[in-house]
Amino acid sequence: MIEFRSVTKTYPDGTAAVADFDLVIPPHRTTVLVGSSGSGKTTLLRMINRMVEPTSGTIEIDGASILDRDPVKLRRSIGYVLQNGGLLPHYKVVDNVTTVLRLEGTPRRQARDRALELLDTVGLDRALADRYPSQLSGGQQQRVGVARALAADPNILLMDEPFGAVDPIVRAELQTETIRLQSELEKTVVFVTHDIDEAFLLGDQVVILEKGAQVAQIGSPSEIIENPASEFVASFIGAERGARALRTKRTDHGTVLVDGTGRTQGVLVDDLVEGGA
Ligand SMILES: Nc1ncnc2c1ncn2[C@@H]1O[C@H](COP(=O)(O)OP(=O)(O)OP(=O)(O)O)[C@@H](O)[C@H]1O
Repeated sequence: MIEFRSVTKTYPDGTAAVADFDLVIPPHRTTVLVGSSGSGKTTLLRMINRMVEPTSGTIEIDGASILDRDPVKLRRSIGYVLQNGGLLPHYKVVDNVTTVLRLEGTPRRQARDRALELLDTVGLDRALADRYPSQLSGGQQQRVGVARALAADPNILLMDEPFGAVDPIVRAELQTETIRLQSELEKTVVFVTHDIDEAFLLGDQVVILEKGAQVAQIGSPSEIIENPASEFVASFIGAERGARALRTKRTDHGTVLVDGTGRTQGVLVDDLVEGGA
């Protein structure tokens, strides 16, 4: 579990990126921080591995303050995936994946075997191990970035807009892959995006943020869609534009669901689903 308590971050130029922020991030689940540009998402994420130090407040991992941990060791124990993969261009794929393992003294041979296993885990062909990042597609580079983040088998995985730079088809593929991976690995994932659809797709817990990392609403996707906490949330999730206000429409072939603009969004296959997340 990760817990933020009254966390504030004011950058040296006076920008109040995060003001009095509280959040509990449950273990083995995916928590998505979503909000528009500048709402403080990246600042929050980077405070977890001490790439950014809070101005005040505490952050605990499993009940212990991260301020008592050595920052370098802490950082190596937490997986971090960046938007552009963050791969080192002059390192082969295998060496990118094994960076942290090598820093920690894992012998080269053993590190390579682990890297090959990780390529399997993220759905990449082992034959790519000896290529350089520039010889991979954007989607493949992102998968290598995920493999690298998983190398030291961290409990926590931080993902900062990891699919922001790839085209929509590859993005959808990577999202599906992330869901598969998470169901197998059950890491504590903290995922940052500005895309509410991505947040609802991947998040067990979704945190909608306004400027200064003010929490507009926290909940499961269903809770937020069923009961937006404010006009801001309703507008942010698209309820006002009618994107989530679906109506049934009977056609010659059955019943479909149409949104506020009249576009068909799905097919009604069952009358009532009890419970559900
Ligand atoms: N090093 C810095 N020095 C000064 N201000 C900063 C610094 N880093 C971020 N900020 C400011 O802090 C605020 C929050 O930035 P942050 O990057 O956390 O937001 P974000 O929600 O991740 O935005 P984006 O989606 O655009 O990445 C912004 O106003 C930003 O300009």
